[in-house]
Amino acid sequence: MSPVKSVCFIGAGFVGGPSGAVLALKNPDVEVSVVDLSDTRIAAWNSDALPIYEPGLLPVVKEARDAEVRPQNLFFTTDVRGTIKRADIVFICVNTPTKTAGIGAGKAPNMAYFESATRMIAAEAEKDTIIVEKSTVPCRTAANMREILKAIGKPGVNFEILSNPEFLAEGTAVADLMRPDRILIGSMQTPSGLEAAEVLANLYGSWVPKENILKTNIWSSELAKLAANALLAQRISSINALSAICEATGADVGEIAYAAGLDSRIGSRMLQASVGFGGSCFRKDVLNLSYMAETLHLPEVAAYWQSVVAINEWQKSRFTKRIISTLYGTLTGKKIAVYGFSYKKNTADTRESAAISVVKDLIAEQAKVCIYDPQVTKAQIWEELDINGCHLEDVEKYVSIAQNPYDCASESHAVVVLTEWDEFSNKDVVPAKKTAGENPQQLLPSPVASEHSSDNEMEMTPADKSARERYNPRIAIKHTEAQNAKVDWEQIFDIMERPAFVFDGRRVIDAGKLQRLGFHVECIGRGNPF
Ligand SMILES: NC(=O)c1ccc[n+]([C@@H]2O[C@H](COP(=O)([O-])OP(=O)(O)OC[C@H]3O[C@@H](n4cnc5c(N)ncnc54)[C@H](O)[C@@H]3O)[C@@H](O)[C@H]2O)c1
Ligand SMILES: O=c1ccn([C@@H]2O[C@H](COP(=O)(O)OP(=O)(O)O[C@H]3O[C@H](CO)[C@@H](O)[C@H](O)[C@H]3O)[C@@H](O)[C@H]2O)c(=O)[nH]1
Repeated sequence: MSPVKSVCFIGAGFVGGPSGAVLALKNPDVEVSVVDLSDTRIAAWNSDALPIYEPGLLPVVKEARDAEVRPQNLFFTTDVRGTIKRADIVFICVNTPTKTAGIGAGKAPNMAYFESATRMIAAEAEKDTIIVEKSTVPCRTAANMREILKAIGKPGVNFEILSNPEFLAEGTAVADLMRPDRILIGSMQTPSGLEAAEVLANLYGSWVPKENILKTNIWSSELAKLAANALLAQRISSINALSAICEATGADVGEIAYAAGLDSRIGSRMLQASVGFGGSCFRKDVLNLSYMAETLHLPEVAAYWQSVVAINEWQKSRFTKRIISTLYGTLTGKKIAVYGFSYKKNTADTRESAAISVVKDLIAEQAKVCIYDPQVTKAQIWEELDINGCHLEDVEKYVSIAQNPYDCASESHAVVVLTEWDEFSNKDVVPAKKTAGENPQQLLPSPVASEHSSDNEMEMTPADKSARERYNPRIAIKHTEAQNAKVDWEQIFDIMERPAFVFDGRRVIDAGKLQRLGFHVECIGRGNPF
């Protein structure tokens, strides 16, 4: 096979953007184009106000995109079709969200955007092309792609499909891409399939050690991504299930996780009890796996994985019930300060955030909810509550947004910590996570800016249009220039109603310290030790 000259990433989202940028940075001789149907998103990628908040990403993008220190080899464009024509390798990185209607609604992944991208490649490619599944897809997706490519592809054009799932986590995307635990490449075990896998491995080989690049058969690779997320989510649900036992017995789930995690067979990571996991992947992918088992007539397996999600839902509502019962059974008219709305720290992403469920339940109790998050904007919070079934009149009536933690907590009965942003923690040392080393704060003028029609409007299929219309850019990023200062809890105590409660859904609070200030503290996974 001739050397790779041009690579295309379809989907300039949380995966396509950072993955394309790092691949371009590490392969200066390869032209890397990241394409999307959303003009707004592409415009943001072409500016210094990137569309996603990801520590360390801007310098990587700028180096490959701006031709200041080296020739430009990273391009962001809406010219999906033209870019496909030039590409030797096309990575599909489009969204595969859970279906909201039809058969499998609420469980199966919606593969419309993925299929649409496959059809577009089939229709446009004019030379032999390697197509890489980077989106998370059900096992055997490559078989469906093969049929589409065979039916639509131009005569004489050969396609080779590879599975190369992405394992990055938001908030640490750059570090994860620079130093991945492993790169997984699945291919058909044919001479041409193995050759294609080798071509892709060589691209990664420019920065990933050979021993970290794992080649498997294509079905194993597709399934391994779902398996990895299911196993990670299962650990969180397991520790969260234990957190309920701890609260009822006086044990401390932090001590349980530490003691258990010292066993090298168990390990310590992903055992942080919380108000529940969020993010665009865990729930979706566990449900995807469970639905696959259902369709394979394996109901016991389906029920097993379903229970991981069920515990997560229960954990969220259990936490809110604890707030209500501790506050004497009524929240009516009480101001509740919510600290954090993103699904985890160091991201502005709110998809599936535990905060959505908790705030929704607080609204149902007629509490006056005031939310502060260092990165998530009001528009984003409003939209998230709206699409998750809150009536906007209720949101307007019961929810307000504060620009700082003090306005948020002023005259409140309780502070509820729902995201583990460092500024909320009063612990001496915040546990370190793998970070990209820098923390540039990106800004963007409007979170849900209008999507202008693009030149390729006429060429869009109905699925493409629906992808663009339904796609929520989740680009609500505030303009903050420095890491915010730690919350002064003494000051918070002074401005709150009495008794002053803190509910810690993230275990970032040293309860002893706050109790000495006079707070009543309730923490996930910790009951009365006496
Ligand atoms: N977010 C993560 O951290 C993460 C990590 C690993 C894997 N994944 C998986 O990667 C995939 C993408 O996730 P994401 O979070 O980047 O999604 P995203 O929603 O942030 O981005 C997807 C992008 O694809 C674009 N798109 C959709 N259809 C298109 C088409 N036909 N042509 C061009 N562009 C199109 C959308 O406009 C959007 O900008 C999903 O399958 C997800 O499960 C996500
Ligand atoms: O011990 C833990 C670890 C995480 N969480 C929560 O779990 C969710 C997911 O966290 P994390 O896994 O760090 O972030 P994601 O960005 O969702 O990344 C997951 O999902 C991605 C998309 O598939 C995968 O690529 C990653 O490998 C996988 O970690 C967040 O709400 C966290 O607060 C906990 O409650 N306890």
